[in-house]
Amino acid sequence: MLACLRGAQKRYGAVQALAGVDLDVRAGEVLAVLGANGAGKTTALGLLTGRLTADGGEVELLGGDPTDPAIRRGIGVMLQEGNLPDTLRVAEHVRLYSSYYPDPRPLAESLALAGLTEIAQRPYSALSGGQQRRVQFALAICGRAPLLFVDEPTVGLDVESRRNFWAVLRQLRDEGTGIVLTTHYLEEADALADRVALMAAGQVLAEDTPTGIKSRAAGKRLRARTHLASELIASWPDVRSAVATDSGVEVVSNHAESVLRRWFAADETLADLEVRPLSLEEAFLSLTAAQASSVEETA
Ligand SMILES: Nc1ncnc2c1ncn2[C@@H]1O[C@H](COP(=O)(O)OP(=O)(O)OP(=O)(O)O)[C@@H](O)[C@H]1O
Repeated sequence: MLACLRGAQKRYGAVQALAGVDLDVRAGEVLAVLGANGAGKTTALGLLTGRLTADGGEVELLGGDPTDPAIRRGIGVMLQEGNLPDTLRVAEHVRLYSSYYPDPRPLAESLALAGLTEIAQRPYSALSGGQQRRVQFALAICGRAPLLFVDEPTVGLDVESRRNFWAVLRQLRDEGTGIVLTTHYLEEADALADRVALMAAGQVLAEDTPTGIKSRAAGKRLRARTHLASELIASWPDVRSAVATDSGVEVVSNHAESVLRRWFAADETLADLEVRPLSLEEAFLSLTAAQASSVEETA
């Protein structure tokens, strides 16, 4: 194991950002930490990378303490915002960062992996937002660290850059690098991750393969015109949510057949029925909502 959190807690004033989080990071594996804004992803990464200290629980990085600078030399980090001097050129930034590491990649290789070869001589200030993200990625990988942390790496990248970025992460993973990735994008977690940790409200709600996460959230969306109130339908067994819309009541359920039988029996005027599978995104949202409310109930 390359790094772990055990029962990690972190509070900012009144906000419990992490309420007892367990995470394992392994070599040759991409762990995607997935969750909505404020779920605690960046805070979890902050503890693992030694930028923040835990209020409780344990944090281990490469067999040691993540606040130890010698230990931190073994990791590469791409944060959401990199504050880099504007005046240095791309290649100068990468060369400078490489010099902090004992066994860095050749400069040309780091630039190529990040897609920066063509713009290596440009000053950082003259780059687009997406190009600046790529420089930050180059800085994270230039040290050939066995463990890489990337925080929402593809926000602001166009489709092609995003695909290239995924390909490079897969290559690094296949070379044995452990990678921790935070993302809002289920598609990204699906494309890259060996394991997904689904976070909400400072807790890990589920940890599984992407396929496992999707099958836990399996469900259908039903929509029909009905004279029944959405609140009534929401109270039925097997109904995850029921919402009134312009085109009828929309119901999410993982036992669509039993809900339909009850709905037909309760409302003989039921019309314009539509049944379709949840999209990945809907499945994710539905799983997060269902588990968050059960966490609240037991809290
Ligand atoms: N420096 C801080 N001071 C006060 N509250 C903070 C601070 N940093 C984070 N928080 C709060 O802690 C909680 C978790 O934040 P965190 O940034 O870890 O979430 P996240 O999952 O990374 O969100 P996002 O997807 O928006 O980046 C949030 O409620 C946030 O408002």
